[in-house]
Formats: sequence, structure tokens, C-alpha cells
Amino acid sequence: MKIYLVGGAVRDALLGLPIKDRDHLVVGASITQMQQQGFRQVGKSFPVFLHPDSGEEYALARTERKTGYGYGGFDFDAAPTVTLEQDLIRRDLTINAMARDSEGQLHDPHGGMADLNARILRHVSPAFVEDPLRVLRVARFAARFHHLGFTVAAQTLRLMQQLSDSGELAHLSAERVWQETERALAEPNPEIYFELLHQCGALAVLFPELAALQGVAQPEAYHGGLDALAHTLLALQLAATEQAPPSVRFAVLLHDLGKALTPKSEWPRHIGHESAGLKPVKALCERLRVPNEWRDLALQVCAQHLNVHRALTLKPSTLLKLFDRCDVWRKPERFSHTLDASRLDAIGRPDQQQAAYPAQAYLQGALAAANRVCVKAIVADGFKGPAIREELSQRRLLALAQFKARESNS
Ligand SMILES: Nc1ccn([C@@H]2O[C@H](COP(=O)(O)OP(=O)(O)OP(=O)(O)O)[C@@H](O)[C@H]2O)c(=O)n1
Repeated sequence: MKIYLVGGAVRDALLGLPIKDRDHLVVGASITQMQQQGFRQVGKSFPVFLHPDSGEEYALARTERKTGYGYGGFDFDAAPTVTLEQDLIRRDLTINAMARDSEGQLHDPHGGMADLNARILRHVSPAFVEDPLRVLRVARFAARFHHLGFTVAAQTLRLMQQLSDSGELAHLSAERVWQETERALAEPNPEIYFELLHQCGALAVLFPELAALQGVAQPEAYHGGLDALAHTLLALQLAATEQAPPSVRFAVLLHDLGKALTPKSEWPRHIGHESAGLKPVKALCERLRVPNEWRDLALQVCAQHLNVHRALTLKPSTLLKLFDRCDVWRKPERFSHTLDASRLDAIGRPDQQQAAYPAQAYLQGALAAANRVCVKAIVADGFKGPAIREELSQRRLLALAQFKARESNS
């Protein structure tokens, strides 16, 4: 038996990047031989083992044949006669289809090194189209490696288009789509993931709510001529540049979905798009089984981003209403994320990227003032039962009025 290091570990080492997982390929061994050597089998659909000491993954070399729809519809042959070349040719991208043997020799039958040097994401073979998940994987790798200069080969993009047109994407499970999307959101250029999905037609299939933002006009004065999709993706890019948490990036991505529902006759204005957006945000999150915490932040940003923008003009009672609706008392971190996402919306336009956003500090100050109201003091003053809550609101309101007066005088 011969063992090779394969996939991401080989690619990342060649790119000078830190290595996360080390995947190994075993050629010329049977399942029984692996078990006899103490490897523990974990793969359900094909033979993958864990090393008894290191816990690293060892997969038997295999060929694949498509037998049905989607990601799972495959037949595998993992016989000891399957060669290294046969295994590498079934892989997605040439830069992922290199192997290194135990003597340190690189095995690169598909030009992975040349593509790595030329910064090209290229499919290995026409069998690329047998796995629709690869549309998302390529877009995710493009989002990860964009800053290193990588682009997708024209022919690979055509295969991604072909897969999107074929209807195969509909067979991907929600978990798979979300898993790739969540990872893409954490990459340095998540906007590239969505741009590529849009270019190949996958956005309209998997994220129709987002694709519908394309061509939706917005007021020139606020958005510098960008349509709603371009504005959203610019704001997403800025979110990644300032290393906002992925949940904030996701909320930024969905904040304007309501704009796709404005009747064209009202363009470029989008009155009420915050409340109109709640339905598509919910639909998208439900369909992809987005974690509740992420969904709730996205809903809050969608509903409140305009209120946050105009914070300085809000009456103390409206400020209190905003805080109550956002449940800032119990969820301060979520509100702080809502402020970040709203600021990213405000600066996500060509000429505003360095602009100040006073609403954020103002709302943080207002919240700190309201938070100084102490429940213990209310109880000590003799309030009981529901009267405590009532008095709490009154005192918070007073604190906000005083805060607002101080701010207008300064
Ligand atoms: N749909 C897929 C999934 C995986 N692979 C192959 O399996 C390897 C390991 O997959 P995975 O661990 O998902 O990706 P990595 O390349 O290791 O990248 P990451 O850093 O994202 O883990 C990939 O390099 C690729 O050769 C593939 O061809 N097609």
C-alpha cells in the first residue's frame, strides 16, 4: 500500500498558507488490510478511516460513477486496483487534485501546479458536472482566494452554468447549501461567492430573493448609482474587510431584500422596504435552515436599519420603542451587531466608504444612559408587581430625554 497527502493540505502548503486538515489517500489496500493495521472505519458511503494515533483521515483511492441526482447519487469503486491518477481525476479543481508521497514527491497529473501559479480555479475533467455541490465549492474557493489573485477559468464557469441550467442544484440539501454558504460568508471576500453564483445562474435557483435585487434602482443621492444587488454586495465586502462576524455579514446580505418587492413605478424610492423585507428574509432562512440566532439578527437589521440611520432625529419615546423592539435589555450584543450592519449599509456606496456614521455612537450613548436606570432603586422606592415595569419605562424615557438634550447642546 502507498499513502499520499492529498487535497487542501497539498494546495495550502504550496500557497504558503497554514494547513487545517491533512487528508490522506491510500492506494493498493483493502478495507480489511486497513482494519488490520488499526485504522477505524468512519465513512458511511465510501471507505474512509481514522488513523489510530493522529486521528487524521485516510481514504481508499476510489473511482466514482454518477447513478442518480444530486450530491449523494454516486456508486463507488474502492478496490485496491484503483490508481492514484484514477482517484485524482474525479476531484473538483486541479489545485485540489495534487498528491504528495511520503518521500515528498509531488504527483500532479492534471496541471494543478501550473494553475496554482497562474491563479486559476479550473475543473479537472468533464466529470465536474456530476456533482452540483461543486458550483458552490468553486464559488467558495474563489471567495477565499480572490485576494491572492485567483479567478475561475472560463470553461469552468461554463460548466457551472450548465449545472445551474440543468436543474441539478434543486437536489442539493438545505444543509449542504447552508454549510457552503456559511463557510463562504467567513471568507475574506464573501461577495465573490454571491457574484459568481449570480454569474452562473445559481443565485436565481438557490437565493432567488437576492437575485431579484439585480437591476432594482435606488436613489442616486444615497447609493451612487448602484442597483440594490451591487449595493448589498459592496456592503458585504466592507463587512468582510472590517472582519465583522459572519452573522453580521449575513444580516448585511439580507437587509434590503424588501427592495425587490417595491412596484417598479415607485423606483428609485422604496418606502416601507424594511417591513416588506421581513417575509423574504424569513423564507430564505427557513428554506436553508439558518440558525435562529442568525435569522433573528437578519430580521432585526432588515426591520430597523432605517430607524438606526435616523437615530439622531428620533424622539425619546421612539428611541425607547426601538430599544424595546430590539430587546436590547436582554440582547445587547445583537443590538450592537445591528448597529454595525446598519453602518455597513450606510457606507456601502461608492463615495461613502470613509464617511462618519454618528448614529452608532449616539445609540450606544443613549442605550448606556437608559441602562443606568436601576431596577433595585425602583423596588426600594416601593414599587411592586407590574408597576415596577411601568416605572422602569418612565425612568428610561426620562434618561433618554436628558441624554438627547445633552447631545443637542454639545
Ligand atoms: N465535492 C467535492 C468535495 C471534495 N473534493 C475533493 O476532496 C478534497 C477534500 O475536500 P474538503 O476537505 O472538502 O476540501 P479541501 O480542499 O481540503 O478544502 P478546505 O480547506 O475547505 O477544507 C478536495 O481538495 C477535493 O480534492 C471534490 O473533488 N469534490
